[in-house]
Amino acid sequence: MNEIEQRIAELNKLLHEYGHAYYVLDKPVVADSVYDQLLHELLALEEANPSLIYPDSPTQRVGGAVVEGFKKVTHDYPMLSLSNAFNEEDLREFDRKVRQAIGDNFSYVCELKIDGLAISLKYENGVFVQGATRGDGVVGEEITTNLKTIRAIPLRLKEPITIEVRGEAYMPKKSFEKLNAQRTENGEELFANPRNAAAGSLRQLDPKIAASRQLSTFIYAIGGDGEAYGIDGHAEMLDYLEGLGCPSNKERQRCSTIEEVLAFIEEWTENRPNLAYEIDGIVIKVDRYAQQDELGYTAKSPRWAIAYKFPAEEVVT
Ligand SMILES: NC(=O)c1cc2c(N)ncc(C(N)=O)c2s1
Repeated sequence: MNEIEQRIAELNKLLHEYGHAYYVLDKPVVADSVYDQLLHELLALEEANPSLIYPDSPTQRVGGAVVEGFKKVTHDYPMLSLSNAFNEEDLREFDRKVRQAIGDNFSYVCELKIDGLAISLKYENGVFVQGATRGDGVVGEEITTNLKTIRAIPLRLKEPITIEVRGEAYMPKKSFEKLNAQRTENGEELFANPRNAAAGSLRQLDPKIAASRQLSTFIYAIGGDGEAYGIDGHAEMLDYLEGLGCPSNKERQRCSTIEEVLAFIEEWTENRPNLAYEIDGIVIKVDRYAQQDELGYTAKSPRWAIAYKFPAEEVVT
């Protein structure tokens, strides 16, 4: 490698590390000014040496021309919706059915239900190659260019594996407030909530607009069979995805009984306003894959999971 190739390789490595620390771990290791300076140095070197641009270079995040529309893509595995629970009775009924089917020797994993837009991200040999919306669960829209602008989404995983991961793209509350303040100033129509703002941002035909909306993402599942990666349960899968460099939500808890699930729901009903992002409920999943397989699916949802939905907030008019 000559001097320029070496410097480009070094800048890609540094910016990748710094970007991961800042956008995924939320623990910046350098000042923004240092990051920006290195990014400009890389941009200049790439402009002078286009053949040395890496596919996952951080400069490739805000790229791409304005598109006419989005291609349709069929998901390799359907992105199923979860059945809902609205109160304690629904939750106890769910728990009773689980125990009826698999006995008492199991645990749940409880997670925050992020109020955003479900997405699917495909990686080939570790490189992000395609991103799509959930759509109707079978066919979604291909929005790879827009998803590349989300800094929390790794352009390359820490392992060169081929995998499809799934999660929720969302707009943090602060970004939402800033966006609507800007739109008020410009006399534009406001977004009703962060979920609509995130969906509207990812459906922008111009990736530069998507990039300006400061979205983020939590990854919480894979498409397909976790056992293919030697993983036996959901909690282990979340740790595995985190190890690959995916942003995962740390507010998750293993629960052995429905009482513990109810306590987790109570805790986050109270703590919800302090989160930096909107949640609309709590997702409860039986942890071990073998037990999920025993429980199976109804026509449209897994029997091994349920989404507790918070009561709709009274809109103060
Ligand atoms: N529809 C679905 O399957 C899910 C939707 C969501 C959501 N909006 N947020 C978090 C999770 C999770 N942690 O599993 C899930 S799962």
